Amino acid sequence: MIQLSHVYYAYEIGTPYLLRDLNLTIHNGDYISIVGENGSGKSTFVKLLLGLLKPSEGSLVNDFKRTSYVSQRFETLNQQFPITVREVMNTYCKVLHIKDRSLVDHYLELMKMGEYSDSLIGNLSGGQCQKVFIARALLGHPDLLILDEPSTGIDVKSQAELYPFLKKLNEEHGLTIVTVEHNLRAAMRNSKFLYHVANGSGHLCSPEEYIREYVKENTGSESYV
Ligand SMILES: Nc1ncnc2c1ncn2[C@@H]1O[C@H](COP(=O)(O)OP(=O)(O)OP(=O)(O)O)[C@@H](O)[C@H]1O
Repeated sequence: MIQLSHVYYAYEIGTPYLLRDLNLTIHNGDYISIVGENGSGKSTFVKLLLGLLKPSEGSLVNDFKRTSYVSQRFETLNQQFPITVREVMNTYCKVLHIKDRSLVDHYLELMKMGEYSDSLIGNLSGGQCQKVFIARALLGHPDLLILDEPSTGIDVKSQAELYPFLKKLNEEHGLTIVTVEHNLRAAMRNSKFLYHVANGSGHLCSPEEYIREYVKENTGSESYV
């Protein structure tokens, strides 16, 4: 569980708070999509969850034992670097001191990427690549998986492959998932709750509430595609 109580955050002391009075409980088994406009503070919020930033005020208690983070695909991928999927996974095993290399195959199979283990990562499609990065994140046996815009730069077909896997990890494997989402359709389908960051505040709502209170109010329509 993560419990935020009256969390405020400013990057610099003396400047206005970017995030104000955030109160949220992330329970084990939740799947929460963080939504909001560009620059609203979603990534900053994630950095708070990851413990990379400390609240300027308030408290954030994180009871999860192991958190894995999957950043945006283009932040981590050098298409030119000649490294295979297995090598990417093995490198992470080394970093995490994981001796049991059978886990590499286990998680690649789980993400239906076993047959690509000897492929160069730069030759994979966007969705395949994200699945490898998720498999890599799973190597650390996380109980919380945080993703930053997993569908960035990924075509619709690849997205259609990726999101059911995330849902499966959440529903069948009990993994708690928090994801920054610009893909509202995916957020609506996968998560029970959205955390809407706007004007410095955060608001937990159901997808239905979000459409009623935000999408319709701002666009005049209930369509979010
Ligand atoms: N390290 C930093 N130092 C100072 N200001 C920062 C820093 N990182 C982000 N900001 C500012 O904080 C605000 C929120 O940024 P943040 O990246 O959290 O928003 P976001 O909702 O994730 O945006 P996007 O959807 O575009 O990724 C922006 O005005 C940004 O310029």
